[in-house]
Amino acid sequence: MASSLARRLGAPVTAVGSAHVSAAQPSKTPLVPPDDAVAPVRHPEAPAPGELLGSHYAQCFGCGGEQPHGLHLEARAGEGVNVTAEFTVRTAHQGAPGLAHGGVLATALDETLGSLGWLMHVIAVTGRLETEFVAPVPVDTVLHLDARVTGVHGRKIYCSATGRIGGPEGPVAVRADAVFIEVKVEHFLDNGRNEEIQAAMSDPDQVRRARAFEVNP
Ligand SMILES: CCCCCCCC(=O)SCCNC(=O)CCNC(=O)[C@H](O)C(C)(C)COP(=O)(O)OP(=O)(O)OC[C@H]1O[C@@H](n2cnc3c(N)ncnc32)[C@H](O)[C@@H]1OP(=O)(O)O
Repeated sequence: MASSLARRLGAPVTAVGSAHVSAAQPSKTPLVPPDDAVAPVRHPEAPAPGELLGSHYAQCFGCGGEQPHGLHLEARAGEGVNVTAEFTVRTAHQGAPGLAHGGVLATALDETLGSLGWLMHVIAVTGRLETEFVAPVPVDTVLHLDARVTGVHGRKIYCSATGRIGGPEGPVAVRADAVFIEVKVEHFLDNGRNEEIQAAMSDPDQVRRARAFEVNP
């Protein structure tokens, strides 16, 4: 890690030309699993159904307990490769007066989908996330989210989520389909800012959480 960080920190700043969007751009990965995708497998040591998953990083805007304006989203393991989660919309999350910001709602969906990795013991990051905003979500609403993996194809994890107002059977407010891409822990070590990486690495709880994801049978 140190060498890759040093390389990154020592790298000259190179100008990045503005991307020329043309027909040569690769087409986007579809959001539905291809025909040869396989069903997701629940890891034998996945948290028991109903168990709180906890935060993967205390500073995470989605689930971290140390972010005063974060979502403090709490996710629980489902019986399959699925999770449920709750997020209370606070005043800090407004877009329009008294209503949740769409980007914040997308974050809640993203975070819930991201927590599916706990059930497969896989580290994955969002590659594509498509959200549908079905109804406005007022401040103080408890948004009930559920997310599930719909298929796995190589490193690609296809998943979908729904957010409902007021309860698990409440009216649908938001939906998302996403493709997450499996990565190694080096993804974070190589790309994260040195300061936060060093702080995380010196926190035994953080290292334990990262390792829990790394072990695959
Ligand atoms: C620990 C859990 C944290 C959870 C927090 C909540 C979730 C988040 O918000 S994560 C943060 C947001 N996401 C990111 O920052 C990711 C930024 N992107 C990247 O780092 C890279 O583009 C990354 C890692 C996704 C893919 O790069 P790389 O490993 O080089 O992929 P690559 O080898 O080119 O492609 C692998 C496969 O994935 C597909 N793929 C790659 N990128 C994407 C993408 N953006 N969308 C869809 N599919 C993609 C490729 O088509 C390829 O598919 P196939 O095997 O069929 O050919």
